[in-house]
Formats: sequence, structure tokens, C-alpha cells
Amino acid sequence: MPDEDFSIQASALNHWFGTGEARKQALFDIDLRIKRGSFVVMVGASGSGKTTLLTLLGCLREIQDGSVILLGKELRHATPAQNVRLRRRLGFIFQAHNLHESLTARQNVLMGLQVKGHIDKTASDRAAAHVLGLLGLADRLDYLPANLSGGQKQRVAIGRAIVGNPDVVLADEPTAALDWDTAANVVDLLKRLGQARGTSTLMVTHDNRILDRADRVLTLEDGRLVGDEDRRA
Ligand SMILES: Nc1ncnc2c1ncn2[C@@H]1O[C@H](COP(=O)(O)OP(=O)(O)OP(=O)(O)O)[C@@H](O)[C@H]1O
Repeated sequence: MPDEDFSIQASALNHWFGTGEARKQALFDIDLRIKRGSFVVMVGASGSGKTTLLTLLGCLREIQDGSVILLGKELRHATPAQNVRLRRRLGFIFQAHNLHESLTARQNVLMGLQVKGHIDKTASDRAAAHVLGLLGLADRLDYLPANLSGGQKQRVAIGRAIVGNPDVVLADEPTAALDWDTAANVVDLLKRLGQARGTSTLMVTHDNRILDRADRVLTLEDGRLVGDEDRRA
């Protein structure tokens, strides 16, 4: 049953890749509920299933077995149109930042609003500039990605993910290219969004300093959820 306190509810979730003899199970019996507004970190060795889980929870992959209720909607057997509608309420920050090379920082962030159907140009421009300012890029609004450092590009991608006030942010090592002050700023920003707007963040990271700021730390091992630690004490 959907429960409004939780942005994400996964139960008995299994996932396989390949067919026939090559079929390999990547996730085993995942049960997980993520509270609205919480900042949750996921850790696990390479190949443990973190990206697979993020993409399933983000309606980027079909649910094969088990259930995922995202923002109150069951994803199993969801239609492509339902998935598109739900994805508009999410912010994705993946390792390959996929910025449009021919668009400026501000225009890249605007893409995050256009997919949500925001059309008031002045308000959108202002929102994009505001978010980039929060990310320390106020003086880089009109730069093309080619003229930004790796960390600055990553911050533009973070801006694009959060500018539309998503209900859930799914992030895969989003701070890997950032120095600690900048990474801490990003984490604080996501936590503030959680408090102010109920945005939940599920972030894959191995940075211990970010673990220290998490409300909760999940550990995946060989496709199984083997650890779930409440850090809010
Ligand atoms: N598209 C795919 N086709 C086949 N196998 C896949 C595919 N994607 C992932 N896998 C396999 O599923 C398992 C989980 O992979 P996944 O990428 O989710 O792990 P991960 O924890 O995110 O790893 P990393 O930290 O290296 O990104 C691995 O055994 C991987 O080889």
C-alpha cells in the first residue's frame, strides 16, 4: 500500500540481467522504505548493484519482480507515459554529467525546467541563475562546458537536477569531482531541500565525510541489502 510518509517503498525486489545461461541475478529480495525529506547514502563495492537499484527506483528500468512504489505510484507494469510523468518529479545526478556542450551553464540548467514544462522565461532564467549561485557558479552562468573545470561541470549537472524542486533526487557519486568544501555545500543544499520541501535524496558515495552527514546509510553486498544504519542519533 502507498504510504505518504515514504517517497520510495521497494519490496521483494529482484532483478536479473541477460537471458538463458548468461542470466545473472543483480539484486536479491530488496526491501526498502525511504522517508520523505531524508538524506540517505548507499555504499557497496563495485558490482554490488547500486546503479541497478538507483535506475529501478528512478523508473529508468522495468521492474521484473517485486514492487516499487515511487511517490505513491506502483512502478511494476507502469506504462511509458506514467514513467515519463513520474520521472519529471525526480532529479538525476549521474557520474557522466551529460551536459550539452553547445549550451551555456545557465541554458543547461534551464533544460532541467523545460522537461518539467516550465515556460515563463524570466522566472526560469532567474531560477537557473539562483541555483547556479547557490552552487558557487554565479560568475560562470554564460560559460560553455568546454570552459568549465570537471568540478564546475558537475555542479552545473547538480543544478540541472535540483532546479525544478524534485520530490526525489537520485545521485550516483555526484561529489566525486568536487573538493570537500564544494561537496559539503552540495550535501547541505540537498539536506535543506529535504527540510524545506520534503525532497528525499538517495546518494551513492564512498566519501566518509558525507556518510557522517547522512540520516541513514544503506550497504549493498552482492545484490543484497546487508546494512541499514540510522545515523540521526
Ligand atoms: N546492462 C547490464 N547487463 C548485464 N549485466 C549488468 C548490466 N548492468 C549491471 N550488470 C551487472 O549487475 C551487477 C550490478 O551492477 P551495478 O552496476 O548495479 O553495480 P554498482 O554497485 O553500481 O557498481 P559500480 O560501483 O562499479 O558502479 C554487476 O554484476 C554487473 O556486472
